[in-house]
Amino acid sequence: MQISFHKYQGTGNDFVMIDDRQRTFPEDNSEVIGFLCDRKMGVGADGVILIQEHPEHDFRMIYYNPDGSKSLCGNGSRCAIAFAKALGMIGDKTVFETTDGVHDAFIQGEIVHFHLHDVNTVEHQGNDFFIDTGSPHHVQLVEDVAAVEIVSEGSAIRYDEKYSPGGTNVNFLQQQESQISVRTYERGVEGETLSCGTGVTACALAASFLNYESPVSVETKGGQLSVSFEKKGEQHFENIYLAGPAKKVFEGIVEVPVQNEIPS
Ligand SMILES: N[C@@H](CCC[C@H](N)C(=O)O)C(=O)O
Repeated sequence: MQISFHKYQGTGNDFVMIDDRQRTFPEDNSEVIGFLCDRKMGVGADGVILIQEHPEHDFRMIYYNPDGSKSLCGNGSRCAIAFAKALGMIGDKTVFETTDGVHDAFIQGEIVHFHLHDVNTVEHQGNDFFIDTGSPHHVQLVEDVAAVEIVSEGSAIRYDEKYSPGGTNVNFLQQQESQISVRTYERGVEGETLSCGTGVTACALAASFLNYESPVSVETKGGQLSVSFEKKGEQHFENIYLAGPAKKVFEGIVEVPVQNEIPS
């Protein structure tokens, strides 16, 4: 089977994007998704995104982690918006549906602004927070984010009984003079990604408890993001926007081995 794809990245969080308006992609096939994400055998990416027609909105976006699971993806949404614009499906404003419902967004030059749903609950204990920004995120404050052993420390929290059975993404946040620095262990990838949009958003909301004001600038290994929000009361956030670049890298056609020949 041959699959045409476009490769996009948003601050280094990279995705295989599929124009699936003809509905030919083998949806929910975790072996094909895993193959496309494989950096040695396939194209290589942190996730796969399908763009489909939607009866009421501009488009539907389906995001898959490399293990085939689904969740909201902030950077993936920003890339999907840029891709939908390149396909001529939208202009500079859009309303589309993804894993957690309907979102709006707009594009200003190279920057895609993605509107996340309101957040009503923040769990906060000492240096640790838990915030669901459409995907679940544990946030831990650290002195030196560069020194964190992301895979061992992140997976210990990701698989903690507290978050069973679904698990959580895990973000490490270092406070700096005028911004925060974040590194993320992503569930479904089971490793560090260069940036995680919903994670960065959770960290910016957590930073509001440390006296950072909106918009919060966030440094990730893959580049700079900005998160704006209105804090209404102790735990309630509205008008949450994640903003940053989303870029096409290349496009191509990949030969996907037949089902029982996909390397595991
Ligand atoms: N990279 C994403 C988050 C993708 C989903 C996550 N791995 C999960 O399973 O919750 C982002 O930019 O938000």
